[in-house]
Order: sequence, then structure tokens, then C-alpha cells
Amino acid sequence: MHTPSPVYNLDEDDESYVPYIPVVQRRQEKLAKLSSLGVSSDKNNSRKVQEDLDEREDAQREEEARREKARKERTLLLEAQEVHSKKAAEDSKKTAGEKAQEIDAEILEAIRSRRKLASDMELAQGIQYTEPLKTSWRPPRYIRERTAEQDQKLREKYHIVVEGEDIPRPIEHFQDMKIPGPILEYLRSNRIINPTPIQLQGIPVAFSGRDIIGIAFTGSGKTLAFCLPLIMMSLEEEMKLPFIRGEGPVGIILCPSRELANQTYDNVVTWCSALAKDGKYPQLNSLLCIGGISMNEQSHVFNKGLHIVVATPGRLIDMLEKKRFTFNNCKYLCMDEADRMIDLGFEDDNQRQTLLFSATMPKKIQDFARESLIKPVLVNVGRAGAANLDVLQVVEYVKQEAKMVYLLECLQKTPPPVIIFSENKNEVDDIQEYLLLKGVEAVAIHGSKTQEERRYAITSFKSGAKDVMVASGVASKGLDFNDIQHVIIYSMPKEIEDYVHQIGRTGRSGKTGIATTFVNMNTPEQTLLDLKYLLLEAGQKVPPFLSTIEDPRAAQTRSGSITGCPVCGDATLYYPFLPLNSKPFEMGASQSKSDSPDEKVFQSETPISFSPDVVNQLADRLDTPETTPERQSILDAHIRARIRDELEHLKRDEATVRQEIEQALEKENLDRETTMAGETLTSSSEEGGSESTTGSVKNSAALLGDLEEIRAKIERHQSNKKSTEYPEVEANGAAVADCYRKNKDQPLLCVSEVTKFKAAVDRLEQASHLQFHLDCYF
Ligand SMILES: Nc1ncnc2c1ncn2[C@@H]1O[C@H](COP(=O)(O)OP(=O)(O)OP(=O)(O)O)[C@@H](O)[C@H]1O
Repeated sequence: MHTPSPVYNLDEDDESYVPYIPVVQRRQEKLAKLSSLGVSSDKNNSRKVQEDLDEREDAQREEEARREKARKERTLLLEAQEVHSKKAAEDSKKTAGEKAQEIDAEILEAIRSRRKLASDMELAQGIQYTEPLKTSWRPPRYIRERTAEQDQKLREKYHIVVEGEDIPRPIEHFQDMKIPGPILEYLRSNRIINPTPIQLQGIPVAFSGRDIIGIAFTGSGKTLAFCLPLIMMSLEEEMKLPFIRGEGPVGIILCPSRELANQTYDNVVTWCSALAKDGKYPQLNSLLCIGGISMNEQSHVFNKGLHIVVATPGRLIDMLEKKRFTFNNCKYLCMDEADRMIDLGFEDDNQRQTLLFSATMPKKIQDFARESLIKPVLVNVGRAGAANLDVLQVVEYVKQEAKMVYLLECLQKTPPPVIIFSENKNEVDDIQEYLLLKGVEAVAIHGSKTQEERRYAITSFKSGAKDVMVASGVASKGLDFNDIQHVIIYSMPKEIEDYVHQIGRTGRSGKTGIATTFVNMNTPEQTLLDLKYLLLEAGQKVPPFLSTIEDPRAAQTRSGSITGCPVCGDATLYYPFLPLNSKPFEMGASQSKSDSPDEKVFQSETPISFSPDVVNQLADRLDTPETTPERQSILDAHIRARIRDELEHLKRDEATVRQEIEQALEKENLDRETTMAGETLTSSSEEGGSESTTGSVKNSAALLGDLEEIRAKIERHQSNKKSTEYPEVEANGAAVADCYRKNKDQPLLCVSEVTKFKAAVDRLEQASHLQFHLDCYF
């Protein structure tokens, strides 16, 4: 059978025929459609976005232009004010401690980031010198044969403190230092006969090729201590093989100001000329390398070999960059007033001796220097940063608007020459102008004056043609003018080190001088505190407005984080360095008796406490007393005078206390008798009869505790065998103990009497403690 073939009706459904499209294909088509729709909407979107962006860019551009315009219109002053107020707002949120920490961190970071005093070549080649420079100098035999104890005795005699390995011996006479005869003669003709303490230890150290950190007070002869070794080293080199053009320098002395460099250069030239004068020794050539002068003027020096360069950092770096000279032969680098380190980036690989000298040297710089130098010797005459004791320091409160007028009055304290310091250049000009108007022969010097003006000011003042020099900080470091009688600090510098340098322009090389400082509301409190401590340390009078300033850090002392006595660490005592009852110098009528700071301090019942800094300063001071026996005796006299005053006060106090105690006891007995009599008379049950008594007396147990404490103190005081050497203190102690014993069995004292009694004993203990240590050390 035949199966019919399928019939397809092609015509019928032709129109409505929809060919089959697989699902996958359909989905793809749909997706394509959707995505094409999407693209077009994306296109629309992106156009929109682009427009937005353009708009935004335009707005930004406009804003930028507006800001630029505003920036141009704004003065620097406004910007500075803004930055300042922003910083002030930030600062106000910080505590004093945080601020101090920040400053410390900044200093440390600055120091850390500086390279050590090694040359580029040394650093690149990894060369590290570990031994000091070798020199041919040796002290005479009799000095070499001295024992270490003898050396130490000599140092003690001159109050020199040394630190370091294998320290060269001190030498008491210039002749024994093997200094050439012509120089010795020249020094003698200028009344430089015997070395000062910094010289008698510093020069042998430098002659031996050792690195040195030399610290000694202002005007104590540091310049000679570092110039002489360089002259000797140059002489030796020149005598070995004469220098020719392009050779040298042998050494360099870096100074912080042009004026100081000039002065040091003059000294070097004079000493070198004295050396060459009789033809026995060659002429050594020196170059002054400072800003503000044309180096071509010194082309004659460049034409010969160069031995010594005295420079300020900026010009020196400039000269090195221009390769006017190199450090290929440089063996000696000295930084005068080295309380700021600089990095010169030497490019040679010479071994070199480094010397740092200053009257003030922050501990951090000392530490850094010790790390950077090779087996350095620290020669310390007096505490770094301490004021020269030959300067009488007077601090006066003068209102800002009254300063100028008072200045005239102040100038009459001494005859000329007088230096007036101000921190502000405009103020320097104003003061000079005012003085000139008043007929005072005054010159002025500050950083904005031309080199010619600066030179004129210095020379006319030095020669005595002008009586007064008004100066900004520029002239404060190192400048040595003849016999300045009086330094007036018109505006107190912020840094106490600067103050030390400024007052140090007077009282030089053993002479005495006066420094008057104006302070007022504008002086920052921290500066005033530093000043107060410095005055205390130097045994000077502290005016009332300074003595009442509280040290915020003192709270730390009270909280026990700082020990009381810097010598023995007795934490039970606050260490009132001195209650200032003495007047080492009488300064006429500048202060009336009624507002004497001394009384104010003494009246205060709370012991004076000191900041860590001061405690350290005191410790340093006790460890490193002053230089010469004369200075020592001045210091001793001041301190002893104060202690005597303190003891007098104590005695007076004690007598009053005793009298008051007796009166209190009498009153007590009387009250008791009256009460008892009243009780007997009334025979009533009233218990309020003795209320007046019980109200005024302290609980017996507590009182006994107080008395026990007093007794323990007195016993401790008396059992201190060494204190028996001080009969005054001892007698006082005995008197108080007696008073205690007398009242021991009748512990019904008024609370206020006990408090007074305790305070007297405390003060007695402080005084005896103080005297004990001072006597041990001074
Ligand atoms: N051995 C000495 N005997 C007497 N006078 C000296 C002696 N040495 C230096 N002098 C004189 O002492 C004065 C001060 O010296 P110098 O300028 O070197 O002091 P300084 O310690 O560098 O002071 P400053 O810290 O202020 O720079 C100078 O006039 C100097 O001539």
C-alpha cells in the first residue's frame, strides 16, 4: 500500500507565515536591540555628563581666577595673619607640655637630619676616623711627668671640669705651652700675662690635635684659646713647606656674624703680624670671608698661599661653590659661638680637628657634637649658659610707652660707653634717632644696615668717638668692646641664651659691669621665668614682679616626679635655691623697701619649687663652680650673705613662734581653768563650756602626729653629723627642738601655731640642707 505524501498548502497561509526563530537567536536579537537603545541613551547621557563637566570646569576656572585675583590683592601681611591665627588656634588647644615636647622634637629632628661633621668623600668612601689628629706638640717634660692627681688639683683650682678620654694636661703658664716668643711678648704688652681657665686647659687640648667642646662664660678669653692653635698649626705647615698660590687654608674659623668674624680676623692678623715682626718667623696669610664685602679687595691674599680663613657660613659656602679655595689642606675647623651647628659638606677626605666654643651651648647640641666629633674633650668652665658673675643684672618693669623716656634716665647710671640692645630693627633706629635728638652721641647697627654703616658704627664706638651703640642681636655674640660700662636691654630677647650673650658685652676679662633690662607685659612669661632662674642662679636681686611668677612646671616637682634636692635627691625637700634676702649689690634707690621681693618671697608659706631645668642647672652649678678664685669668692660671698639672712629670718620667725606658742598655752590654760571653774560653779550638765577652747585647738591625735613629724625632722637634722660644722644652723635646730620638747607634753596648741611652727622647722631644714651642700661644694 502506498502512503500518500504530505501535502503542503503553500498558498493558503503564505501571508501569515512567521518563520520560526529559535529562542537563543531571538534572545540575542532582543539584547542587540536593547543594547542599541542603551547606546543611544548612553550617548545622550554622556553628552549630558560632558556638558556638566564642562560647566564645572568653567566654574572651577572662574573660581581659580577669582582666587588668583584675590591672592594678588591680598597682602603678605594678611596671609601671615591668617597663618598666625590658624596656628594660634591650633596651639591654644595644646597644653604647655605638648608645646614644649613639639619644640624638643623639632630640635632633635633638625639635629638628626644634619649629617655628622664628616666630609662627602668620607661618607661616600665609608671612611671613619677613630683617632684624633696627630700633632708634633708636646708639653714640657716637667708637665708630662705630673701625676693625674696633680692635674686634677690644678683643674679644681681653676674650677675647670673636663670630660673625655686621655685628656691633655692643663698648663698654667703661656711659656710652658711653647708659644713663639714674639706672640708671648705681644700678649704681655697687652696685659695678657697668664692664661684664663678656658685657655689653660683649652689650648693644650687643641695643641694636642684633639676635638674640643669649650664652654666658658662671656669675656673669658675663648678667642685666643681657639686662634692660637690654628696659628701654631699654620706656622708648622708653612715652615715645613712654604705655601704657594692656590694652596690652603690650613684652618677655618666660623663665626655667626660679620662683625664677630671681622673682630676675630683682626685678632688673627695682629697675632700673625706680631709673629712675623722680627723676621724670625714667616708671615701667615689670613682671609676674611664675609658677606657685604668684595672678595676682590683681598685678591692679594689669593695670590699667595692661604693659611687661615675667618668666615661667616653663607659667604664661605658661596666661596667653596665658586671654588675660590678648597678644603683639601684644611685640618682645623673651629665654630665660635657654636650653639648652632652648621653642615658645610666638605668634599675632601682629610682628617680634621673640630673645635666648638661658646658661652651657651644647649645640651642637645653638646650631645650631638659629642657624637660627631672624634674622642672630643669637653672643657667646661662654669655652667653652659650661665651668666657672667661679674655683671650686675638689674631687671626693671618699664611700661612700653615709658621706655624711651626712662632710657635717658637709665643712661645716667654709668658713664659711657653703653650698649643698648633691641630685638627690633625699627626700634633700634627709633632709639638712635631719639638719642641723637637728645644730644647723645649714638650709633646704630642692625642687619638691614649696609656693611659700610655697620663698620662705621663698630669702629666709631670702639674708638670712643661715640658714646652709645644701639644694636640688634647682631652685636650680641662675641663682640669685644673696651670696657663697656652698662648694657641696657631695651627689649628682652625671647631666648635666654641671647640675653646671656647681650649682658656679656660688659663685665669682660675680670672687670665688672651693669646690665639693665626692661621687661613689661609684652615679655613672654616663659622668658620671664627663665630670667628669674638665671638671676637666682647668679645670686642677683629678683624684682617683685619676677619673684611672684609661678612656674607651671613646678607642679611636677610637687607631684613628686622631680626630686627635691639636686645634690642628694632628697625628695622631702623643695629646693629653694635662695629665698633672696640678701642684696649682694646695693643699687641705690631703684626699688623701695616696701615692695621688696624678698619680703614677699619670705612671707610665702609654701616652699619655692623648681622646674627640672632649674634643678639641672643647680646641679650643674654645684658640679661646676665658677672659674677664678676671685669669682668664686664673689659667689661665696653672695651665697653666704643669703644664708645668713635666711637664718636671721628663721631666728626672728622662731622667736615669734615661740612667743605665740607661749601665749597660746597661757590662753589655753586660762581657758581650761575658767571652764573648770565654770563647771564647778554651775555644776550643770552643760557641755558647751569648753567649746571656745576645743574650737581653737586641734584634735590631740592629729596634733601629736604633727609634732612627731616635727620631732623626726629635727632629729634627722641633728643626726646629720656634717651639719654640726655649722653652729648657727645647729643652734637654731637646738632652739626649735627645745621649743618642741617644751610643748610636747601639752599638745593642746592652736592649729595655726602648729602650722607656723612646722613652717619654721621646714625652713630651718631647708636652710641647713642648703648650707650643708653649698659648704661642701663651694
Ligand atoms: N689671658 C688673658 N688675660 C687677660 N685678658 C685676656 C686674656 N685672654 C683674653 N683676654 C681679653 O679678654 C677679653 C675677652 O676675650 P674674648 O673676646 O676672647 O672673650 P670670649 O670668651 O670669646 O667672650 P664671648 O663669649 O663674649 O665671645 C679680650 O679683650 C681679650 O683681649
